[in-house]
Amino acid sequence: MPDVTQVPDVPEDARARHAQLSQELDEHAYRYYVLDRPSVSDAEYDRLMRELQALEDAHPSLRTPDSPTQKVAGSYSTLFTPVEHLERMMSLDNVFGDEELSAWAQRVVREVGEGEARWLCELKIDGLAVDLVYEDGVLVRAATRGDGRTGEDITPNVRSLSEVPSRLTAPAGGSVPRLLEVRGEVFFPSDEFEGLNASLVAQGKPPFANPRNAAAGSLRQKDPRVTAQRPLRLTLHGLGARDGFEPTSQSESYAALQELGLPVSSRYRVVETLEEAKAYIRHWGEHRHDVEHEIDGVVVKVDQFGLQRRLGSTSRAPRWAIAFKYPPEEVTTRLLDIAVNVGRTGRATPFAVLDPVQVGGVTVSRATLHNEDDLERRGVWIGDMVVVRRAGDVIPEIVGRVGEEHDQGARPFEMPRECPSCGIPLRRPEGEADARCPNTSGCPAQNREKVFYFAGRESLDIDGLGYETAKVLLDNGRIRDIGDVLGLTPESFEGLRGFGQKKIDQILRGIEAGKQQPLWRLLTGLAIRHVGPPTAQEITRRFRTLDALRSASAEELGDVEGVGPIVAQAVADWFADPQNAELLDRIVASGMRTEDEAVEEGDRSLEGVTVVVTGTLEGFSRDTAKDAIQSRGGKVSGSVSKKTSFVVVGESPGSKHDKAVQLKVPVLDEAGFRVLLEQGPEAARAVAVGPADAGDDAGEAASGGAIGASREVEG
Ligand SMILES: NC(=O)c1ccc[n+]([C@@H]2O[C@H](COP(=O)([O-])OP(=O)(O)OC[C@H]3O[C@@H](n4cnc5c(N)ncnc54)[C@H](O)[C@@H]3O)[C@@H](O)[C@H]2O)c1
Ligand SMILES: [Zn+2]
Repeated sequence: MPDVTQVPDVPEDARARHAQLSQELDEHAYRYYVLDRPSVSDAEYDRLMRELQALEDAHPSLRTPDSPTQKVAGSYSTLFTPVEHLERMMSLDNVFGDEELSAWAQRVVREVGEGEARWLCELKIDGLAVDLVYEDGVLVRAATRGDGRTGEDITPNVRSLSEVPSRLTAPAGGSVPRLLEVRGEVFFPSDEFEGLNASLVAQGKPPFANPRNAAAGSLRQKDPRVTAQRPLRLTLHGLGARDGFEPTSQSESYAALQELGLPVSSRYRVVETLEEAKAYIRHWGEHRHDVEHEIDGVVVKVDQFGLQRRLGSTSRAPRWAIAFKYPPEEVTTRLLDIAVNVGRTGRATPFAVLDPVQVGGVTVSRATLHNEDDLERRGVWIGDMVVVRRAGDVIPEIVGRVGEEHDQGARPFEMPRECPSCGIPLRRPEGEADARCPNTSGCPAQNREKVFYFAGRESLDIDGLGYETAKVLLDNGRIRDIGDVLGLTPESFEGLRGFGQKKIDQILRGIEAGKQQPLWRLLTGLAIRHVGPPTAQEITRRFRTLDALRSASAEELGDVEGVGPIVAQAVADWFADPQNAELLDRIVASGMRTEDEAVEEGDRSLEGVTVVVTGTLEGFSRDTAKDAIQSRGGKVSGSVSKKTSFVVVGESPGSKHDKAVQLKVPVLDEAGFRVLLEQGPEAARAVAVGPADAGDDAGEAASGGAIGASREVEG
């Protein structure tokens, strides 16, 4: 232990760094809270804050009361009238892993005694904190958090939220409190976010970077009528001053608030052990995208108010609560270059080449950029530092540029005039956002993408024939286009490097299986614009043979449910093109099956079997999956119970999948589902992923492992 009298002065460089970090953090907070226009990702902000904390841990004399580590970040704008909160609004301290969480819990237990605290776990909503004051049951004021003491008066704006009652409902046999100050989070529903941005862009306004900014920007409007048009929601998670409102715990208070007609979440849990809290955190970490709002973590609180009082607060945050932060879904990195990719229908899309960075649990080095206009709107140049976002399984995208200015040496991107693959001038039809390579049969890039797609999971699902194989076969002239794929023979691979006998056998077996695929898979594989698996299924349900399909008019195609005139025309045009006809003839000559068997009359293989389908399947729409089950005598149900025979899970399965694991109902991925349809329940049970061993690992293995990660296309 150093002698206090001998504490050395803080070295100059530490002092300077401290000053710089403090200033940067204050600036970021201003842009974030007051302007609703942050210029760095939250993860970057958190990183700077941690660095500041570490500096202060090493040199405690730097920890002054006005340090960003010691105060509630935020401020208030002159656009609104400042108002004092009746009781201070706090921030939350953060932990970033189980160990840090345990350390926090140990400090709590040391203070309140072993086994005393119950833990209330709830989602940490990524929105905007607000404070509402009700006097005698009437909403008299609503404000932002501001700096925790003083916020901005946004009463008319908050009033316009449909979930905010202007009067409280008296509980059964009681009356409303004389005074009630409540705190909560205003959020922008995730599934409305894209729509808002699209309409902003259509009006020539800049889009919001993420739903949190959309919430803040929509609520903090000078004109409350603008706020009223936005689908903002509110969930309460705390109390301030009160008189005549006496619950004894956080969870009791939520029940009481609900009785008064106020919006609270039903997702919170009160648990006895920290292990249970960790399970809650794990669960929502895997399901963060199943929630109607963004969450950036879980908040764990000591439930009992008596204990909360005993634990008290620091100048910044309560000691009785902690935010467990999930890995960030937005990070900052450098945009090294922008290249152009030509897709199977000729669409030319720019994509970002990034300095590799960890986000959402994976390393990302590429991101989509949609199209030229979008890039311009986001104000991103090659060489800029950018914010990259990857939420769930969504393809990573660039949200915007970091900072006000372009970085030195940065230069704007220009869409090439010619196709980067074949050199033919790109075309961008009037009114369309995308440029296209018109060279549909001769463009190497289009051909490669087409072959890859033809053999891919959505189409003929040819095992072993992936992107690299497609490229090698095309580059070496072993195939010209998709018309030659099914005609591959052992000789086709002669002299090619990297093709051992095993690999060749695998591909040829894959091709034989591919020839037996149903018609909709062939139709999908032709890569006709606008025709994905669901549309292909609808069409082939009507036209059950390739011949019928080839001679269908646009009008007849347009009669199919879910097929509009544009799609119908695209299909008819494709089949009318003589080049395509020749290509299709080659496919047929190679032995492709061209008729769908009607499900055999009297197939009752799923008699007595109840199936729940959840998540998105690639090869089935909801209706076709249902049809397939019912036509075999099976039952389709909407919820999982002990009586469920199988749960079929696609992408983003949600809570039904958890329930299946819990009840030990066999879980099938899409391939397993096909086994069920084609070979019956016995065979399906053999390939089911669940029921695995009970416990958390089962859920994890199921959602991250075998399921979803369907068969590898490239061997
Ligand atoms: N990108 C930027 O420039 C920038 C700048 C400043 C702040 N930020 C972000 O804001 C964070 C700091 O902001 P902060 O001080 O508000 O801390 P915080 O967001 O980490 O946590 C405190 C807030 O969480 C909210 N919250 C959500 N759900 C809650 C629940 N169930 N119970 C209790 N509270 C809940 C409350 O409104 C509370 O004020 C940073 O970690 C960063 O993510 C970013
Ligand atoms: Zn081209």
